[in-house]
Formats: sequence, C-alpha cells, structure tokens
Amino acid sequence: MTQMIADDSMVTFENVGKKFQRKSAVKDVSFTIPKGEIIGIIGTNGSGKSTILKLMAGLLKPTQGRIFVDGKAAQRLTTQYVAFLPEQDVYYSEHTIGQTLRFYSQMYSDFDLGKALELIEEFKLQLEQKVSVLSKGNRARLKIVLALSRDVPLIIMDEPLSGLDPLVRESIIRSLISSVDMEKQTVVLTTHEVNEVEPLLDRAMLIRNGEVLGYESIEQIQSERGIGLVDWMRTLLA
Ligand SMILES: Nc1ncnc2c1ncn2[C@@H]1O[C@H](COP(=O)(O)OP(=O)(O)OP(=O)(O)O)[C@@H](O)[C@H]1O
Repeated sequence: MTQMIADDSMVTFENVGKKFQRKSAVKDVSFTIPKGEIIGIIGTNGSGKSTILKLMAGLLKPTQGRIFVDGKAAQRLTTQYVAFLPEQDVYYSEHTIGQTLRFYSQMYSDFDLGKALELIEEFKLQLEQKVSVLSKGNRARLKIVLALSRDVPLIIMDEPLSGLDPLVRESIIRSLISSVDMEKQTVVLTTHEVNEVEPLLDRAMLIRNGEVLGYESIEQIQSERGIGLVDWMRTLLA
C-alpha cells in the first residue's frame, strides 16, 4: 500500500536513521521542508549531509524511520520527480554538451530542453564542446544546467559549488536564484561555502555526527539572533 501524507511540506523525515555496516551515518532525524523554499544543509566533513540527500532522493534506503517526498513515501521511484545533482560527474565525457542535453531529454520526460539551452547560453557554454575538455568550472555549470532543467518539484544538489573559484561560485549562485521556479520547486543543497550561500537560502540545517543540531529560517537567525549563518554555525558547534 502506498503511504501518503497531505500537507504543504515537500520533504518529511520521521525518526530516520541510516547505518553503513555498524556505523550510524544518520541518527533518528526528524524534520520537514516546506514547499517553495531553498534549504542549505551545512556541517563539518563526514557529518552525514550527503547521506541525508541520498535518502531524500530515494537513492538510499533508511535503516529506520520513514521519508516522504511531495506527500509520497520515498522509494526508488522518487528519482522520477526529484532532480539529484551528485558530487561526482553525471555525464559521458566523450559526449558533446549538445549530445548530453539530448541524452537527458530522452532519459527524463520532464527535461525542459528550452530551459537547458537558455542556461547553456547564460553560462556561455558551447553545444559542440566535448565534455572531456571542459574546465572544472564549466563541468560544474553543466551539472547545474542538467539539474535545473528538469521540471520536477524537488531539486537536490550535493556540493554544487565545491572546488570552484569565487567568481564562478558567484555566477552559479546568481543563476540559481534566477532559474529556480519557487512557485513550483523546492531546492535542497549541501555546501561548505556557508557565507556565500547565505543570501540564497530561506532556511539552514546544521548537521553534526548524523544529528540535526539546528534548523532555522535565515530571517530568524539574522533578525532574532542578530547574527549571520557562520556565527550561528559556530555558536551551535561550540
Ligand atoms: N557507502 C558508505 N559506506 C560506508 N560508510 C559510508 C558510506 N557513505 C557514507 N559513509 C560514512 O557515513 C558518514 C557520513 O558521510 P556523508 O558522506 O553523508 O558526510 P558529509 O557530511 O556529506 O561529508 P562531506 O562534507 O565530507 O561530503 C561518514 O562517516 C562516511 O564515512
């Protein structure tokens, strides 16, 4: 039987745990992510951020607890309504950018080729460029094009800014702000670039040792606590 929950949350974790062999990567975590927000999951290396994203995307099965995405129990089917941008590359390096877009549009019926072409132009990428010769920054841009061009309610990005120089990070953040349809889409991303993503986020979640240490709206952090995201993180981790 398919389990359903009906409310305005895009993601719900109920007492979710994930163990790899005997190691607990995620421990009894519960939270909800409202529709139409951009959420940043932050925390130190190995704290469990990527594992939480993979659970959300239906790519990993929880050892305990329940996960709902857009009201439905998360399972492998989730990939059809979730765009997941992993940390690793997600295309054939022998393809050109144009072939990569065609491949994606054949693979996902929700792939919006028009939007992809607009983003390719915005990022100054060339359709005839081979993926294998792209710079690190352009490979990261292509990955983002592939995720943002899917007409799905949930976009999940694992470290979209990792290893990029500050100017590329800034241009990617600008494109994210302008390309996401917040009426219809929710975005969850992990990052170590806490300062830079602060203007992009509606809410931040701080993870430590597989547990949620803090989960607050940016507005609450800034106006009620009167601090920025980095200081919020420092205070909670102290
Ligand atoms: N497939 C796996 N098998 C065994 N252990 C794993 C696996 N995936 C993750 N882990 C372990 O689970 C813990 C959490 O890993 P995870 O990748 O979720 O952390 P993270 O916060 O995303 O780290 P980073 O910021 O370094 O990317 C780590 O101790 C990691 O070694």
